[in-house]
Amino acid sequence: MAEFTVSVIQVSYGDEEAMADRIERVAGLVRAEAGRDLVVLPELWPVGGFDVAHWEERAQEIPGPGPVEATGLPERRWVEAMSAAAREAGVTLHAGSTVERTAEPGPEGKDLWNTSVVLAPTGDVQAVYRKIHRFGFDSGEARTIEAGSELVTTPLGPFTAHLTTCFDLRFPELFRSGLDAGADLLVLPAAWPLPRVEHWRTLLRARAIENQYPLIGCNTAGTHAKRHEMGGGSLVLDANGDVLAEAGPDQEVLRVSLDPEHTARQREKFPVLASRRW
Ligand SMILES: NC(=O)CCC(=O)C(=O)O
Repeated sequence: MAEFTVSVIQVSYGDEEAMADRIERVAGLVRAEAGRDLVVLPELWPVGGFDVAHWEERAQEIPGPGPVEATGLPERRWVEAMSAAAREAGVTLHAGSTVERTAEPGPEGKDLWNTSVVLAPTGDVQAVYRKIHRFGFDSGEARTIEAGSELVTTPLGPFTAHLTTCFDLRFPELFRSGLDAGADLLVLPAAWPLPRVEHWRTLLRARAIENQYPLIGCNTAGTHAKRHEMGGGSLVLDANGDVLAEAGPDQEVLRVSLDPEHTARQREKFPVLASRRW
């Protein structure tokens, strides 16, 4: 079976770059990966990452699965720009996440969500995932946005990918549920800060080792809201938790090939999952 080629774009940005400019810049980075099977972007990059004070004004509506309509406005919406970039590059694009505004509020009465989107090479929305575990305890996301409640898997080439986001990484039961739903690949965009970057690396490796699947973790670089320094260190692991590619602290593109047959070989050689009791 052919290898599955992946580009992980660790986007760096600060507060000085306008949202519309960043969207067009990142669309160009995606187009430069033409010919790859999958391109992955980080969490919350369109809205300025941890710049929570601006989320409300930067939130946008996101369509469900299907074609993306153009508004014709001079500033393209995030989802339109990403849809066009996926189509022009001929890639499947995990566009990372942004702050979504919905017409109807969620159970806590808020109309904002941390939502990621996978776009097919046609530019159609293929899958949408709303982050389940909100970061910030009694501030940030936990205060501002609603929590998603649906586990989402989607086909990515020969794999079935479980879509998760950043702080989700600390809740291993979510990943077991993804495995039980048939996932054999994990994709996790993030805005993970520098002070806890060792947690990032350790937990990513734990998730790959315990679930015996390859994993793509795409983090952010740069400093948000003048004080939140992001950790970089995007990581692609195989089903043994071995590092296939790892980024440094700055903007960088990782290019790797995943072997779709490695997982079965690893699980046969070391059949941990066959010893599960529940
Ligand atoms: N964006 C996030 O979810 C940050 C998570 C984080 O900083 C942590 O878990 O630590």
